[in-house]
Amino acid sequence: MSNILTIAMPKGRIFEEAVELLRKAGYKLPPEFDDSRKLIIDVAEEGLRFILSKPMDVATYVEHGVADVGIAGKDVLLEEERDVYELLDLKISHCYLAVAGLPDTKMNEVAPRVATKYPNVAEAYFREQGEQVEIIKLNGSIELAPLIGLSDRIVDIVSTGRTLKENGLIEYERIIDVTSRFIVNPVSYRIKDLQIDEMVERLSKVV
Ligand SMILES: Nc1ncnc2c1ncn2[C@@H]1O[C@H](COP(=O)(O)OP(=O)(O)OP(=O)(O)O)[C@@H](O)[C@H]1O
Ligand SMILES: O=P(O)(O)OC[C@H]1O[C@H](OP(=O)(O)OP(=O)(O)O)[C@H](O)[C@@H]1O
Repeated sequence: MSNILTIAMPKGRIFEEAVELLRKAGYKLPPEFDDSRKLIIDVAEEGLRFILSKPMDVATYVEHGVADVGIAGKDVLLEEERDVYELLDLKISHCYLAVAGLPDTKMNEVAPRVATKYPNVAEAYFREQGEQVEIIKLNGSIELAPLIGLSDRIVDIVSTGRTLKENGLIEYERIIDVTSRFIVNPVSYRIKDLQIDEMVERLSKVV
């Protein structure tokens, strides 16, 4: 194993905030981080290699050890249950998971349907509530499902609440708060403990 530390970063909305945080922690990241389509960015001076993945895939790269560490939303970690350690709450990309639906509607008593991008989280939540539901997995635009009769409820991310509001939906229950976390591969943590601890320490000073 080389002493370069490989970091899996989520593309999309977390990326910008994560880059800002790393810069605040003193890492010198080149302008490529602000405007590039590259999926691997080496920052030799810092001893770092960044790989840019879909947010849902970050923990997969870290679990398989092709990335030593990564930044992932708590929503993804709850959904995927990967074999990684969560070392730090970075307190970026705040949002929460909630149950939502059309106002003044009850769940269908016979076969209630719940649309979501988070089937495991939704399944576990409704099981805990003692309700048996049919989960319908979608990949985005979850709010569409109750509007066109695909489901009675949705389980999705809420941040400002704007998407629910503009689509005439209301929140029924808040499930759990979500922020992005710093995660690490257990084997990498044994071998590169000094490098990883240093990064955690630098980040923890600026979160
Ligand atoms: N509206 C939001 N506000 C703040 N954070 C959010 C919001 N939606 C999602 N997140 C957080 O950001 C992470 C990535 O969300 P993003 O929407 O960029 O990914 P994605 O929808 O999976 O990607 P893509 O749109 O490329 O499929 C989520 O896992 C969650 O932790
Ligand atoms: O409460 P708000 O601030 O409106 O944010 C919540 C929305 O943001 C996310 O969607 P995203 O923009 O990732 O689009 P998606 O439908 O492709 O998941 C999430 O799935 C909600 O739809």
